[in-house]
Amino acid sequence: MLSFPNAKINLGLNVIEKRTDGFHNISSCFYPVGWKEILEVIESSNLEFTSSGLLIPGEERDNLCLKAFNILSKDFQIPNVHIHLHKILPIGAGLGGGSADAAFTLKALNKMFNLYLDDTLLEEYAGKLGSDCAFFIRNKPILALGKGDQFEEISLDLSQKHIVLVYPNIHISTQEAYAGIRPQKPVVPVKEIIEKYDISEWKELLINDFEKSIFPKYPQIQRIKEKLYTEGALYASMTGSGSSVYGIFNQVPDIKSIFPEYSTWTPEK
Ligand SMILES: C[C@](O)(CO)[C@H](O)COP(=O)(O)OP(=O)(O)OC[C@H]1O[C@@H](n2ccc(N)nc2=O)[C@H](O)[C@@H]1O
Ligand SMILES: Nc1ncnc2c1ncn2[C@@H]1O[C@H](COP(=O)(O)OP(=O)(O)OP(=O)(O)O)[C@@H](O)[C@H]1O
Repeated sequence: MLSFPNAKINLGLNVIEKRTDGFHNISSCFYPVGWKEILEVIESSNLEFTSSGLLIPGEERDNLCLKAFNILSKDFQIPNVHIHLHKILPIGAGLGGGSADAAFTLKALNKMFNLYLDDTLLEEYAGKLGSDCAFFIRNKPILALGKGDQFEEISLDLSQKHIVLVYPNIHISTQEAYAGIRPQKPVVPVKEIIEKYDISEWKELLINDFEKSIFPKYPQIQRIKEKLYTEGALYASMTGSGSSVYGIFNQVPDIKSIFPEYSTWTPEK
């Protein structure tokens, strides 16, 4: 079965408090974007994972796709599979690529082997694989709370806007990024900003708490955000714990010529 795990961006990201399990409670609007990888899962005599495209650090046996298989095969009798991932989404980029791969593997196995797991159960399995992972089960704009795995509906329509992405060739470890944060309650909650304010007002209100510690370390990331505003972005921000930056535009800018030195992504017209 072929599927196409996509990236996400965070519209606002408040790191509110440290939890007793070492994780942090956050509040963020997760939004799917169309930059995608290619994932194939086929039945096979042996359990196997292979990949092409971007190099994935670490051992193949530690890949989140295999972890997704293993977590389901503990509870269900499923045949072995060969999973092939063509890796396109940059790693350590705040785009949630690895989490998307894991969630899409769960969804593929559920379909292929008629497990009939509903989205709520799939989200439970996904939540065990990574905090961002559960979002990719339903894969629709949502307010994420708790570790990022508890969801509330949010009213938001960006269908007439264009979202572009810039990856500055910097790998940021999520764990280290969280370690650099001083958690605090936001002045205005993400949900209120998104639902009550026009996008042209988000610049002053909608904050990604990671920018405060990441920008001084990597000034080029801040420069990308500023450049996106100069080019006419209605709103621009770093996504997740970095390093990618997105801009939301009325018209698609010629992002490749603005940032020739970086990997960029623009939606197809
Ligand atoms: C920054 C975000 O991308 C925002 O969407 C996510 O919160 C990160 O989610 P993720 O990459 O799936 O993270 P995980 O693989 O679950 O955790 C990696 C590390 O990040 C830290 N972590 C992650 C999520 C969270 N809510 N609190 C944390 O403190 C923990 O130190 C954890 O060991
Ligand atoms: N399918 C996968 N894709 C990417 N990384 C994976 C995958 N499976 C396991 N990993 C491991 O996860 C680590 C990357 O996790 P990290 O959360 O930093 O990046 P990510 O999944 O691309 O998400 P983000 O871009 O949100 O940081 C890699 O160092 C790699 O060892």
